[in-house]
Amino acid sequence: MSTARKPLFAGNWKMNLNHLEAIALVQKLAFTLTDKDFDRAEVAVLPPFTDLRSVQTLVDGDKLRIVYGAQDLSTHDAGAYTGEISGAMLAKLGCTYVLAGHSERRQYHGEDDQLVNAKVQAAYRHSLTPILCVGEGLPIRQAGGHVAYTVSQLDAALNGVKHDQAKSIVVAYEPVWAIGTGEVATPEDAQEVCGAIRVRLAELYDEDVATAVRILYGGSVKGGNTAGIMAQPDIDGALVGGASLDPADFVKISRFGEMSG
Ligand SMILES: O=C(CO)COP(=O)(O)O
Repeated sequence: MSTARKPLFAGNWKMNLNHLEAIALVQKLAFTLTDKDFDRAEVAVLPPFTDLRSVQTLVDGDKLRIVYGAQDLSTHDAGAYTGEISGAMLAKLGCTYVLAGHSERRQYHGEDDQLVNAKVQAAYRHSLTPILCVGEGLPIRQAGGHVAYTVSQLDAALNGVKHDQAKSIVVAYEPVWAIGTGEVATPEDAQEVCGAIRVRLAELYDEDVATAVRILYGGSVKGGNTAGIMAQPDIDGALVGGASLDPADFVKISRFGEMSG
């Protein structure tokens, strides 16, 4: 972590919690997190689409400092695309962030680099900040190709993205073998790839972009392993799956793994 960038802890709820459960979880987080916590780090939740309106009403009504976003968006802005949700709709719901290219979308919905690039562009068209997810599967890691593979995903996703847009992107390095498996990457393993992502951003754009972009680690992050991850120079926060459904653990993660704020 560098003091130049505000850390971001984002909870990807995946397909969990209905809108009533969403309200209860956000209320619990809001009750525990203090202004000091929000001054130190940005805390975001990424609920299912059906929860977003309820979360918006709660956040606006109680003037909460928690921000929120969606887990996916359409490459299209409107039209005959049954079942899709546009960036315009998410913007209207007050979303700050939207995931693009989560490994579960790539794996179960056949999203390739070109589609992920189109989703990143769609997010920018509606002033949403993309959280671009990249990361290798186990065979690539075992063959030693993890840095090259992840950097090539980054290259493809940023195709046509302009300097000022790139400056605001969030990149999440999520090695597929560490997602939901309890198998967390060592802080050094995570740093190796996150550092390479930052070097690549400087090559693709310039130092200005490389210094500004927040790079998160994701994959079995818990309160107990956050401090080691956050001690790495190129890791600026975490994208949290399972542990983000547990308010006490997500608060601990948001406090860099410390118990109290
Ligand atoms: O996919 C993830 C977040 O997007 C990580 O999930 P887990 O934290 O459950 O491993």
